Amino acid sequence: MSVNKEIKRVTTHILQKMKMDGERISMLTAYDFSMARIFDDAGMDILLVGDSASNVMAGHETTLPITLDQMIYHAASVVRAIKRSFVVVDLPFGSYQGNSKEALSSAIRIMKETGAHGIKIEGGEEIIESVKRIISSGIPVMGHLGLTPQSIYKFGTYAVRATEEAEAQKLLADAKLLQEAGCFAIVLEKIPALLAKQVAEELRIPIIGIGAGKYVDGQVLVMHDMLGINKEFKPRFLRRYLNLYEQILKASKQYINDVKGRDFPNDNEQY
Ligand SMILES: Nc1nc(=O)c2c([nH]1)NC[C@@H]1CN(c3ccc(C(=O)N[C@@H](CCC(=O)O)C(=O)O)cc3)CN21
Ligand SMILES: CC(C)C(=O)C(=O)O
Ligand SMILES: [Mg+2]
Repeated sequence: MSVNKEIKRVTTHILQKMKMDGERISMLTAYDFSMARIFDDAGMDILLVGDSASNVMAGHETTLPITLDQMIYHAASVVRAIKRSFVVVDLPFGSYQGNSKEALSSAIRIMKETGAHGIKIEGGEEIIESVKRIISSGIPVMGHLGLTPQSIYKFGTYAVRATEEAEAQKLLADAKLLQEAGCFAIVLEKIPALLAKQVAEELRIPIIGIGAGKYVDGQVLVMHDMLGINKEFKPRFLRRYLNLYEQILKASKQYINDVKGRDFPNDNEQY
């Protein structure tokens, strides 16, 4: 279990120590103050303000439409709630692909305007100059390889990635490039468990998986999926810890019933 719940604040140094001690790293997405407060209180090591906000908060089909300003609004809300968790924010599509200068100014806006502790960026060799430039400014960077949802239209599907040898070799090489550039951790999304194991064993930095099996140094899920708020999304890698959709539906129906039936408010619930 958690050896490190007592620590005051999670830092990149502590995450590195967790890998060396074999303590698994817990990471979950958060997009707002109230939920972040609960996850921080629970002892979540990392909170990710994911660009999945585009899907679960705004209702878009993909992560592409969310803007840097919208990510900053979510991230600032999360940061106001936390005492202990390390907060990482996704650089959204279109805020870094232009060049490394654009990437740096987007990362700086996130750090300045939200108080977050680091940023995450999708890709390997293609974005390595941006990664280096952001890291040299003192901002911790988390990599993201495998299924990279901002490139969905390049691939056409959300199917498992790197099942072929050439793609697996490219992923391992990209992971090493990201480590050499100075990334403090890497997310691997939807790739074979044995490939993720090899990456976690060959790299010194923590490897966090989503659909990447049990041999990595930590796990991340989207909060709406983990809590069962999302009825439609159920890939094999997801474990649901609650069925909040059904519970909220039931509570909402009860409230409607109580209002219509003049049961709410009662004598004690008025002035
Ligand atoms: N709610 C939510 N959860 C996520 O994990 C998530 C997002 N949104 N939005 C951004 C990305 C997209 N991600 C995804 C998207 C799809 C699958 C997936 O496995 N989809 C299908 C299979 C599709 C296929 O094989 O072509 C499934 O089984 O549901 C996994 C991760 C992860 N991220
Ligand atoms: C699925 C995780 C890793 C993510 O990038 C997101 O939530 O945006
Ligand atoms: Mg993301």
